[in-house]
Amino acid sequence: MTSGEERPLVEVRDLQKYYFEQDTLVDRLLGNETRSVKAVDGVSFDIHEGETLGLVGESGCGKSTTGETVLRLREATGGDVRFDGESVSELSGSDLARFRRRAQIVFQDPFSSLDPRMTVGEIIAEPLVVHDLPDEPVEGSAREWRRERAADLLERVGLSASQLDRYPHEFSGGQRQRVGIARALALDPDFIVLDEPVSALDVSVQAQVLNLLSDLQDEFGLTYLFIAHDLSVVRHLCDRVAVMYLGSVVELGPVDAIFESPDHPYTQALLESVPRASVEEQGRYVETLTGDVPSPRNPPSGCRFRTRCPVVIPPADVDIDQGAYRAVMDLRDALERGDLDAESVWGRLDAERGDEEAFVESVRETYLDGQTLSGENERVVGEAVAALAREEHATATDLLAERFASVCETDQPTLGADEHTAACHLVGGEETPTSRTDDTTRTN
Ligand SMILES: Nc1ncnc2c1ncn2[C@@H]1O[C@H](COP(=O)(O)OP(=O)(O)OP(=O)(O)O)[C@@H](O)[C@H]1O
Repeated sequence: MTSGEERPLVEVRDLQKYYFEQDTLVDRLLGNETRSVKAVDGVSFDIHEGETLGLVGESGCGKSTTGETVLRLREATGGDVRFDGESVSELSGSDLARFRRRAQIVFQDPFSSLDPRMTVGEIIAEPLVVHDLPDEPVEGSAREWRRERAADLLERVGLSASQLDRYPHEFSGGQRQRVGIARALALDPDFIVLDEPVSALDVSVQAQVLNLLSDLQDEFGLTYLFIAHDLSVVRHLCDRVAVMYLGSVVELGPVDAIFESPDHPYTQALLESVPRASVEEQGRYVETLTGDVPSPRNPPSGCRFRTRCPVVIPPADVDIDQGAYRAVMDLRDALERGDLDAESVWGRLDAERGDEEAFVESVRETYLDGQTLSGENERVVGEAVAALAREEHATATDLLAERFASVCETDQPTLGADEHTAACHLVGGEETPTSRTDDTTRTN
């Protein structure tokens, strides 16, 4: 299905889509600073003709924005999308109309995406009306032609032409999604963005709709960008998978490689989060991927996954157990983001203000509970927290950064050119998990 040599049908390069908040005239008058939400921040991938590329990641990581920006339903902030060799952002007039015919979308929610006041026949025929089709003389009226086309499409998606005059509320969720798919097919497209097409459906219906999408792909030679947060639905339909985290693609590769030998710690965690069939394994769902995705308003420096990563790389000369390092990094993060400050700790302490020991103990309990630090690591953390107790916030932050700063926060890892590639300092580079505890390790 995949052709490595031909030019890809879709080429996405360094795509950016920022939303701007507090950007109204009133905000300007009030002096509110405009904030950017970096929903998509430097995404690149290709999709070859006839191929399905899966785009996966947790809610809010920018999947829908990517899909909609690729289709130019949203204007890109930066980067480039080429469709069949042409830059989509530069299209206008009849070229843009042609692109809009060739590239379609199926939305997640079959309940809100279909107009309840229109019959399914009208819904499916609507794109034909918008694009003024038929564009050649036909037998009978244009309206009849469109109605026949809608009837034919209904049959192709497994419904009956006799249902043409029914309204969306008369259909089940799965049937409505079939109507949404028929509408997307109306203009005979080459490329469809499937934005979580089965997420809102009962599990029993999901497989049927996925099978339909697969059959239609073969029948019409379609190319898909398949967006999903659930990896288990991706495996059967996709040829390759791009894993997205907080606006960036962190791993890209053939579907089997992604599932069988995921390289990025985020992909590994996502796969671990796929609910397990066996009862003994179900507990793993809870252990992986703790914490929320950070806000794209203020993404972490370096590797964006570092604030949740279970294998952050300590400086080569610092010997520290990963659990303890994770805890220290969380402490630093809380300090740097202002979630941890002297005032609030003193406020909730029973001890007298000025009792530095009690302060340090309280912060330790909150952030380092159960973790063992020793030697220099212990000393630096103690000194930094004591500085915080004296309201020397900057000193505390600097002390910790000086000892514990990770390459994961200073350098943003990038994807390589290989077929299977991950944007992680632990992959393919000079850094390996073992390089952290070599002979040059600073003793603690
Ligand atoms: N119009 C908007 N204005 C400001 N921020 C937005 C807007 N639309 C989306 N965002 C933000 O952009 C980020 C990416 O959203 P997006 O919907 O693309 O993610 P997603 O991965 O598709 O998530 P979901 O699966 O929940 O749809 C989120 O943080 C979201 O809150």
